[in-house]
Amino acid sequence: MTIVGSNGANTSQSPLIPDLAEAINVRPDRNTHNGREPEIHPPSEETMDEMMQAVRTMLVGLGEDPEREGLLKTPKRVAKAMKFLTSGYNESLEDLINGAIFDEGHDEMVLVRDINFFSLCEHHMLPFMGRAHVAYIPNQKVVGLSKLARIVEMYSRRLQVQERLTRQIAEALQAVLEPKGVAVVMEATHMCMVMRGVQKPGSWTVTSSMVGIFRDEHKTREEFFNLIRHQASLF
Ligand SMILES: Nc1nc2c(ncn2[C@@H]2O[C@H](COP(=O)(O)OP(=O)(O)OP(=O)(O)O)[C@@H](O)[C@H]2O)c(=O)[nH]1
Ligand SMILES: [Zn+2]
Repeated sequence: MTIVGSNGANTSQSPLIPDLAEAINVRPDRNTHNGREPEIHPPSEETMDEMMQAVRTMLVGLGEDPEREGLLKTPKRVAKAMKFLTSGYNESLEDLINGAIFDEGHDEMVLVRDINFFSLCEHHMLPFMGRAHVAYIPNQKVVGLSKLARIVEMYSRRLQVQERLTRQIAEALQAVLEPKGVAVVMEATHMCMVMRGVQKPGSWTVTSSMVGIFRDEHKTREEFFNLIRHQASLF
């Protein structure tokens, strides 16, 4: 068994499966856009201008004066910040994995726990953030440990609901590695439930997605939950 905190660790490396591109052509988010591929719009001058204009309109709607000194650069800052916070739309699983799949003949659980993430809820475009725990049981092949955190990052940096985010991470790993199983648990606090609306600071939403052996075998699932239940104590 391998357990890693979110700072990651090294592993011996020898690039493997040439058919990775084919394997990950199964888009993990294929079901989230009415069966269509997600529409990805690379940033352009024109979109930036439109976004900045929209922010100005918001400022006016709030009763603010977009011409006052403190707000002059705000439309540009907000547009740039939103582009960054949704930069996961412009990434692909293939680029992210970058061939870092290794044939280690390993068949025990690999878990990277306490991966911090920040996302935006698609209902209010307000942040939700927390920790992800990602585990899999390899079928010979392992993936570079940092790639688990990168997968979390790519899907988090989009407009999301927590349940879909959790499932996309699990399905992506399943598609890339074809392991015996994948388990993902995400614990998050939603600003739309804290700062507004029902206003419940301290509430945590926990979602999970279990694939393969984690779904089928109670014992494997229990082992995973036991490993993430306790705080990591090394650092
Ligand atoms: N299932 C799920 N719901 C979410 C997530 N993020 C936000 N929501 C919820 O989306 C719902 C949207 O409800 P609406 O009634 O359409 O919007 P609203 O009037 O702003 O709702 P309130 O937040 O209750 O004030 C709310 O219940 C939010 O808590 C998420 O990741 N998963
Ligand atoms: Zn929300």
